[in-house]
Amino acid sequence: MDALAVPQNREKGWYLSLMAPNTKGPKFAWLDPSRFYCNGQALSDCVKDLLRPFQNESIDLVAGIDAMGFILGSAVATTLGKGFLAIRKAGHLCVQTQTQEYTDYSGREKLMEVRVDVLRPGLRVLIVDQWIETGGTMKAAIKLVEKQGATVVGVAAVAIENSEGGKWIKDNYRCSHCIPDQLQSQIDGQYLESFKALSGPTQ
Ligand SMILES: O=P(O)(O)OC[C@H]1O[C@H](OP(=O)(O)OP(=O)(O)O)[C@H](O)[C@@H]1O
Ligand SMILES: Nc1ncnc2[nH]cnc12
Repeated sequence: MDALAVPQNREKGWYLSLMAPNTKGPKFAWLDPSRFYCNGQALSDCVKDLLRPFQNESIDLVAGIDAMGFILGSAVATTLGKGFLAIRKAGHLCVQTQTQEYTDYSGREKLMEVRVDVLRPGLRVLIVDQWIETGGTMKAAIKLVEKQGATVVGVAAVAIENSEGGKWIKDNYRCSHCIPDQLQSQIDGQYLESFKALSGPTQ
């Protein structure tokens, strides 16, 4: 499907079929959700889907995880009329930070960090990322926010896989994602039927 096309009937999660499969091998994530961010209607519908479970929640600040979580996170923040806090991969911020080690889907040990001059007890934070696979990245971000005394109101991502870590996050935090029930098994199996319809420039 043309990345910029908008169907007449926009069914729940319609834009997920715009996501492109990994064609580069095991060093990379199994798909690239960010293709649908190129479609303005898709991005806008995704942000609405992510915010729906939080309609009655008070949110002071949106935090997004480096790097692709910055895109959805800032779109969510702008839609809410709230500010955006960057949770960064370590080594970039030139101000005092708190760090957290973690391991993600690649199996590699990593470090993330957040500035220490914004979060405080009582602040209600929604954490946004592109995807939750093992949950290692999101758990580290949750720890960083909570270590500074702020409250994690919830967690939002395009998808939350039913890995051990993904399930732990769903069991312990209010979560939003964009995956219709009937698609979750494909997400957990890390293969989407919609990949078959993609051809040409995306392959
Ligand atoms: O649940 P996990 O197994 O921890 O994996 C999820 C993380 O991995 C991906 O980002 P990645 O580190 O690939 O970086 P990117 O955002 O720069 O693409 C994804 O957007 C999450 O941040
Ligand atoms: N951005 C991403 N897309 C797909 N699978 C992932 N696993 C971890 N990050 C991912």
